[in-house]
Amino acid sequence: MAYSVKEMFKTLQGEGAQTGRAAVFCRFAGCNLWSGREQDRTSAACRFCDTDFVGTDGEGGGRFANAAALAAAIAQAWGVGRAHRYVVFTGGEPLLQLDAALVEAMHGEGFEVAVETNGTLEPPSGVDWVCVSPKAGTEWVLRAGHELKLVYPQPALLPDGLEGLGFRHFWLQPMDGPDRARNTDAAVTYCREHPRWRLSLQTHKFIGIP
Ligand SMILES: C[S@@+](CC[C@H](N)C(=O)[O-])C[C@H]1O[C@@H](n2cnc3c(N)ncnc32)[C@H](O)[C@@H]1O
Ligand SMILES: Nc1nc2[nH]cc(C(=O)O)c2c(=O)[nH]1
Ligand code: SF4
Ligand SMILES: [Mg+2]
Repeated sequence: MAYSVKEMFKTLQGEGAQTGRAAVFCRFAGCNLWSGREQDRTSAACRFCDTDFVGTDGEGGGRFANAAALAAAIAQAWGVGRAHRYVVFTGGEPLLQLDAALVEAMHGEGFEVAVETNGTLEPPSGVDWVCVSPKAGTEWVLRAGHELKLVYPQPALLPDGLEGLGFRHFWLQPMDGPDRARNTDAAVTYCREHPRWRLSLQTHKFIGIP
C-alpha cells in the first residue's frame, strides 16, 4: 500500500517514558478526529491538537509507494549506525496507515517501532511500543498498551478510575494552548494526590527542537 507522510525528521522523543531517546518521527498525513483545517476545529471530535498534519509538504514528507520505500527513507533519516534505531509513527492518526508490512520493513531495517495513537483504532501486529492518548467523547477501543498519556484536563475524560487499565505507565500531559500554565498546575496537583500518575511535559517545546 502507499503512504502519505506529512514530515519526517530525527529528533529526541519529547514526551512520556521514552523522553530523551533519539528517534525518527514519521508523521502521517490525516486524522479521523479532525480535518486539520482551522475552520473545522470547533466542530471536531478532537479540538486541542497542536500539530499540522495536512498534506505531504513538510520536511521529508511525500507519498511513498510501498513499505520498503518508506522504510528506506526512515533509515536514511536515521543515518549511519544500526544500534538503538527507533522510529515513532505519529500524525495525524498513524493507525489509519501503519500496517504490518511497514512494521516488518522497519524491523528489517533494525528499528524498534513505536506509535502515538488516539486509541480509536487497533494497531497492526509487531509494534514494540504503544502510546495511547484518548480523546473525550470518542470511541476508545485500545485500552491497553505500554503507556497511557492523557492530555489534561479534559472535563469529559478525567483520570479517575483509569488506573485499572492495562498500561505500564500512566501520564498526565498538560494541554498546551492559552491555558498551558494553569493546566500544568492542575496536572501537578493531580499527580501529587494520585501517585499512580506522573507528569509528562512536552520537553521538545521547551528546548526548541522538533
Ligand atoms: C498530535 S498527536 C498525534 C498522534 C495521535 N493522533 C494522538 O492523538 O495520540 C501526538 C500527541 O500530542 C498530544 N497532543 C496533541 N495536542 C496537544 C496539546 N494541545 N497539548 C498537549 N498534548 C497534545 C496528543 O494527545 C498525542 O499524545
Ligand atoms: N520531539 C517530539 N516528541 C514528540 N512526542 C510525540 C510527538 C508527536 O507529535 O506525536 C512529538 C513531537 O512532535 N516531537
Ligand atoms: S487525534 Fe491526535 S492528530 Fe488527531 S486531532 Fe487529536 S491530537 Fe491531533
Ligand atoms: Mg507533537
